[in-house]
Amino acid sequence: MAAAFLLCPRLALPLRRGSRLLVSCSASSSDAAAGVGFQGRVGFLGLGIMGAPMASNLITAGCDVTVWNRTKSKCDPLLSLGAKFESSPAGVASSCDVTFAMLADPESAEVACGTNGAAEGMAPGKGYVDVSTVDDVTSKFISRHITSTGASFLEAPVSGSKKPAEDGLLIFLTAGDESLYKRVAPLLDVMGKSRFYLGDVGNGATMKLVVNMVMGSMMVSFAEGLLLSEKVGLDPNTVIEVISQGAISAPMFSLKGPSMVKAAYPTAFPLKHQQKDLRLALALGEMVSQPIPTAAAANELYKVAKSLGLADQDFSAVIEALKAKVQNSQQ
Ligand SMILES: NC(=O)C1=CN([C@@H]2O[C@H](COP(=O)(O)OP(=O)(O)OC[C@H]3O[C@@H](n4cnc5c(N)ncnc54)[C@H](OP(=O)(O)O)[C@@H]3O)[C@@H](O)[C@H]2O)C=CC1
Ligand SMILES: O=CC(=O)O
Repeated sequence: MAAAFLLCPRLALPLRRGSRLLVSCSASSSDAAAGVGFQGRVGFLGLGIMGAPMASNLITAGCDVTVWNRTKSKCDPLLSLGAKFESSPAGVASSCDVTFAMLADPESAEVACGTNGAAEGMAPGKGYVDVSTVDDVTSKFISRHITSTGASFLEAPVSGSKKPAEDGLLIFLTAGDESLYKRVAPLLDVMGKSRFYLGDVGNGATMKLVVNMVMGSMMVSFAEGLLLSEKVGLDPNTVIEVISQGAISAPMFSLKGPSMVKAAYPTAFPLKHQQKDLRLALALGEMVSQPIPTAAAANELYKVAKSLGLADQDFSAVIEALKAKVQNSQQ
């Protein structure tokens, strides 16, 4: 079994005010990046809910960042902060020493492996760090493409949502090339609060899926509790308060509960991505013949939520699928 160890970068970092890393930027941007502990140009592919704040934190820390996104307009706020632009993933990879990718799903592997993909710009001495949530099969596929060029590959999916991404408080679940892991550690520490190195490619992806499988089921269970409490005449806000003081307290419940009661689902973690993670976790269970009935049931509810047009809402909108089920059963 792969060895896992946790490093607490908070203890090793130089200048922090609150939760943000501050780097003296008196000289050139690459000097400032050297202050972070990384020398070289950093590429960033994928500027969605997570990628944009992660890239932004690297720029704020003084790194020399080049960005690309399929929908080009999403690059604009980063360019205003000082990022450079390349018109293809291959262009980013060839002009940078290390390239990060924060993309939606296994289908997005084309960004690394397709025409004009990052692999085309890779070469010995360069590194590719995939921070997207995908399954181990996809991650190994991307790894093979990248390493066939002589470059190094690290998978590093993150735990933590939009706010932790903005605050530089993500948890990195890394696996793959250990020397690349050590090389990019200062960059991970700008974007995150902790990092695990889990050994061979696939272990980071798998860890992320296990964690998100638990999270997806927890959210469904919470939604059931909120709806049931209303049905039996309890105040769901009091239920949230009671939960927050007991053994099953979780930041997720306190954070999402109050807006769920108001039927508001401002997107931090898109529901379509939670359903993707459950789908991939179920495939993982299938691969090792492990029944995961609770996650399977939760997955069905997220699928219903998607069919109700809630794919781009926050995953807490899964409660609307339950409400629809209740309505149907009463007709
Ligand atoms: N949001 C969250 O709380 C968290 C998300 N994650 C994971 O991180 C990843 C990104 O999530 P998030 O930022 O929320 O997602 P978004 O949907 O906001 O962003 C997805 C990104 O992937 C790009 N993309 C999607 N498909 C393709 C494709 N076929 N080719 C090229 N680019 C593509 C999008 O480009 P375009 O702008 O053109 O659509 C966009 O840049 C996902 O794997 C998610 O599961 C992990 C932890 C937390
Ligand atoms: O993947 C989602 C998260 O919150 O972590």
